[in-house]
Amino acid sequence: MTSESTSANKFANTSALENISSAAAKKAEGLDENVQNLRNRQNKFAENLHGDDVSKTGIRALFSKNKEAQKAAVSKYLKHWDGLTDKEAEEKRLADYNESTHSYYNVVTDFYEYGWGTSFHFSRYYPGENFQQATARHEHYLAHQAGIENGDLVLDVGCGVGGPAREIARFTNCNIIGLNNNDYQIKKANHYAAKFGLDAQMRFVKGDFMNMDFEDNTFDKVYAIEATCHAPELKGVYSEIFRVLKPNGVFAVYEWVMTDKYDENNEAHRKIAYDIEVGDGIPKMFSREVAAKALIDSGFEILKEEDLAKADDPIPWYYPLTGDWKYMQSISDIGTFFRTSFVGRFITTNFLRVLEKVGVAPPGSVDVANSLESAAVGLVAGGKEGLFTPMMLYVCRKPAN
Ligand SMILES: CC(C)=CCC[C@@H](C)[C@H]1CC[C@H]2C3=C(CC[C@]12C)[C@@]1(C)CC[C@H](O)C[C@@H]1CC3
Ligand SMILES: C[S@@+](CC[C@H](N)C(=O)[O-])C[C@H]1O[C@@H](n2cnc3c(N)ncnc32)[C@H](O)[C@@H]1O
Repeated sequence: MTSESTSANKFANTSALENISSAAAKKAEGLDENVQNLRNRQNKFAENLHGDDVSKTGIRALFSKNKEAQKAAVSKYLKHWDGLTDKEAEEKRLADYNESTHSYYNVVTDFYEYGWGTSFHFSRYYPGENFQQATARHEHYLAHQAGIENGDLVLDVGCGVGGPAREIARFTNCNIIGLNNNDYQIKKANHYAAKFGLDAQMRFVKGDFMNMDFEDNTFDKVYAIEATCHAPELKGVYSEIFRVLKPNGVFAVYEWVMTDKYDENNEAHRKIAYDIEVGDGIPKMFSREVAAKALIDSGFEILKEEDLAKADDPIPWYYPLTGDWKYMQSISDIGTFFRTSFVGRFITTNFLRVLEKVGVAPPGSVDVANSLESAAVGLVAGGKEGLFTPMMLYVCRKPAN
């Protein structure tokens, strides 16, 4: 492709992206008053908590939070997590999914960037490949499975701070709308897109994936990476994806599910699922069977269903959280591996404990670090025992009629 055709293409893309995001904003204006109030409140809260400057990342960003707002965000998130797994406790968490997830990402985003980077997902790891290469390859693989091509209009459901969107846009030259419920992450994603010169190819917008603001039949392809597990009900989010996808369009997802080995009535199994829920901001972990049924009930034809964690890879997907140095593939991964390992996490938590005491780190930082510790413990246990996978790949088509 010539540079002229690239820039002409980019011009056309920008206007398509502009049209869709402004149509979505218009639709949002007509939303139920309660939903509008919730959105305004969340936006104001995020601005107050994080301030205007989203260029700082990681621990440095953590130190510039509004302390009162941070305290409120942590308690908003933790209020439903009391160790209970009975029906009533679960119902409360499911009903509050929107606020609860918003609060979760308000308090963990800086930790994620500090420990993991800007792509918030696990990957398969191959011998000789470093962490960033593995992350990018895992994203390319999904784009390939979805059949994303040059010029396609693509929706990224639950886009985080846009790490995968930037990689997939570079890889395929497609145009992406990233949908996200968290205002801080949306600002960051738009900031990074501009910083890396990709803003003509992508827009990140506010919305709830259970009730999207896009018109029917808008997107050529849709993908979701480790995001739809935050839904209170999978059929709700899949049906919305089905609605906004063009007929014959493809949806590809890396879903978080409990595997067929998981027994909800086994206390040890339920403890692992609970650790994953509390530490990862998930109201309820669903099983593989529930996910597949929800896709079919939403109208999709499943083209491919594969648990990539079952591929018998020599390096397990959860290795960065284990502290098992033998799996590290490159010297360039030392920093990341140390921060994600048990020892690195222990040091981070205790460093924050001191800084929180002397008023440098915002209140609640240690509670957040402890929650993330539960996540790490639950994820590794779930992975080792084969009870959980973060990479259940589904490739689905919306039938032509
Ligand atoms: C929540 C969902 C659906 C997906 C996120 C997957 C992963 C990117 C995160 C799951 C647990 C997270 C932890 C960290 C980074 C991001 C995760 C791996 C830390 C390593 C960040 C730095 C902290 O000090 C420790 C965290 C442990 C858990
Ligand atoms: C683990 S992160 C994954 C982000 C991104 N896919 C990536 O791989 O970097 C999950 C994302 O889903 C978003 N999310 C959770 N619930 C949502 C909802 N109801 N509507 C829209 N986005 C949501 C979160 O804000 C977060 O950005």
